[in-house]
Amino acid sequence: MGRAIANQLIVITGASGTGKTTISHYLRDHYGIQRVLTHTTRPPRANEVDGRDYYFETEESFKKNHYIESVAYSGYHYGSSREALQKAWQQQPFVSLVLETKGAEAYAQVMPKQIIVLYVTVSDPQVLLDRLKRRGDVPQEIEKRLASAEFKRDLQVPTALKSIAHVIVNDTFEQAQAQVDQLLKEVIKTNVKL
Ligand SMILES: Nc1ncnc2c1ncn2[C@@H]1O[C@H](COP(=O)(O)OP(=O)(O)OP(=O)(O)O)[C@@H](O)[C@H]1O
Ligand SMILES: Nc1nc2c(ncn2[C@@H]2O[C@H](COP(=O)(O)O)[C@@H](O)[C@H]2O)c(=O)[nH]1
Repeated sequence: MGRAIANQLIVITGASGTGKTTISHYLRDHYGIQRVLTHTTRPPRANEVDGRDYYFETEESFKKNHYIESVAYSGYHYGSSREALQKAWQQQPFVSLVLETKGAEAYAQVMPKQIIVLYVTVSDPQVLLDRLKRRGDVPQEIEKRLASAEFKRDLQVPTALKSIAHVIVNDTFEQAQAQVDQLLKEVIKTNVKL
């Protein structure tokens, strides 16, 4: 007989360009774990779609949601809403959420027993410039982002997350995938007892 699985959230955090969203796509494609969409006032990138990549908001509409946490990042607002999390949990008990590190710290405070934290990093932060360029980010936005205090801060695991974060080194995707698979094996073993 199966036991009901408590709602869980895989929080994927780390610096910009390290591959958080890429890992969330891997969780979706290989484990059926959907990502909770967050809200932002940042304009969409060329290939981004409202309601698929983000809920793209105006300054006015951003204020109307109910946030578990929200931050300013490189000149724009970002927030994860109660509405989006509840909607995702209604579909399945395991979901993922991609956040900068302040947001991840907030979840560690608000729902410590329900989160599994992945901190994504690379051995050489110099590669991140090239990754953001290849992603098609606007050059001025890349410059602003790499110079921001938030970007520099997120290159280190925050002290508050050190004891709980699973560090995923994404120098090559194969390497990252192997670490995620190993972690998921343990998570599934712990949570699904037949
Ligand atoms: N191991 C890898 N090797 C090379 N490129 C990668 C690797 N992993 C991800 N990428 C690419 O790097 C770019 C940034 O990845 P992604 O968007 O997943 O990062 P992110 O951490 O979610 O960034 P942000 O915080 O800025 O949203 C993407 O174009 C992605 O395809
Ligand atoms: N704390 C939060 N961080 C968020 C949220 N949604 C996205 N993010 C993070 O912001 C930066 C910039 O994102 P980008 O899409 O402009 O590259 C990145 O680290 C995201 O993970 C959120 O709701 N809360």
